[in-house]
Amino acid sequence: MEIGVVGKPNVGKSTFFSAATLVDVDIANYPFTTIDANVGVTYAIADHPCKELNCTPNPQNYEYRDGKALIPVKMIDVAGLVPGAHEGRGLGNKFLDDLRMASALIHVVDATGKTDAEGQPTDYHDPVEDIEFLGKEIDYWIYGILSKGWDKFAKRIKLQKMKLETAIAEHLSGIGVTENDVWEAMHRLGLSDDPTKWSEEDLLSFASEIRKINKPMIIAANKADAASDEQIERLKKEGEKRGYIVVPTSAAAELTLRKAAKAGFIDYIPGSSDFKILKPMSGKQERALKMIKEKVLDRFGSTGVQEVINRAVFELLQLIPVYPVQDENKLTDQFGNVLPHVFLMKKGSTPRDLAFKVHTDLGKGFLYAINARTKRRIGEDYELQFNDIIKIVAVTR
Ligand SMILES: Nc1nc2c(ncn2[C@@H]2O[C@H](COP(=O)(O)OP(=O)(O)OP(=O)(O)O)[C@@H](O)[C@H]2O)c(=O)[nH]1
Repeated sequence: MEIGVVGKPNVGKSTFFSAATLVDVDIANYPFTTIDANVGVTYAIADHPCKELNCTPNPQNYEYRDGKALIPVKMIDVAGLVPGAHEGRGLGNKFLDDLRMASALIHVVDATGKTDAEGQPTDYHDPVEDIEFLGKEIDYWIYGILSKGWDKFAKRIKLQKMKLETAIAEHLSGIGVTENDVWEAMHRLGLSDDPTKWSEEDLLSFASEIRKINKPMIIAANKADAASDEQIERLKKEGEKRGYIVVPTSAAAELTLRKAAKAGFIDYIPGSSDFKILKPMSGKQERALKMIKEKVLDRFGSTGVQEVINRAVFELLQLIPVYPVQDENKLTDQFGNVLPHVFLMKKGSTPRDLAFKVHTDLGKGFLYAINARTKRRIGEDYELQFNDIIKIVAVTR
């Protein structure tokens, strides 16, 4: 599961990515394989169960700070987006590969309107156009994959009586589309079960619906520090009208704060409305931080960067943190570590899904589970909840 950061040049995409992935811990500890230059680790931040249970955790695959769990998530900097991208203009396969990998997208736009469609400085460009353009680019890209040889494909499905959802999902498996996604999109649009009856228009609407399901997108209204309240309000309204969450961000402010925190000048938890000065700094640095406090934190409540990441993970991707334990009374693993691991599970997952996520053997030998909060045994069809603590009982071989 990876989050892609997209946007045309000059909107602050690199600044957003740098800020989000500037984490002051040793990422070598995390079980992520090869990290490309444009792939980094960021955190989704949630309240930790110890906040309410009054415990002290020994985290192994996440970080703990001030009652919060900082849960690592991979982020990709998807570079190279310009209008006409789906026609192969100004982008390589790298762009599409990155896009394929991303489960959700953060679209960074310049809320001040001072960057034109190509990323050049201008007096005014409507950022709402950027929002529309990116959605359409991706729609046409998916449509391009689908429409190639569609007539033949549709006839074959009909002739061989193949299941339509399966056939299309296979066709789109390269971008991670599932049978469920296909079913959902067809259902929403009321499309016929007979693919030979689909018109060009149907195909394009279907591509668009698949995009909304498979590549959900949140808008970072960036450079909010330099945008007017009217500009932000309008962007929010227009974005929401089109089905997007819009969060004002100042990537530049977040980068400055994280750098200052990393260098030990301040204590700052991403997403907060304030920071604490820890040691003296130069007058220039101090003025810069004071300005961030006044112009960004006090105005918006935070820089918005962490809010975008959290909402991408918890709202768009519908993931919930769940903590497996071996001892439901002490909330520990076999070594006595308190709440050592957290897993991000899809909403609607069951304890058996969690068992498989922890280890294939645990999944295969799954017998039942216990909710550590209630100490009660929970059924097979129990839906895991945000911050659940679960003991899995399995047969061991
Ligand atoms: N005022 C303000 N300026 C910002 C913010 N974020 C980025 N910038 C500035 O916007 C300019 C472009 O930022 P980049 O991060 O290089 O933009 P990009 O979208 O990655 O551009 P490319 O690297 O060309 O693709 C730089 O001068 C940044 O300092 C912000 O939150 N507020």
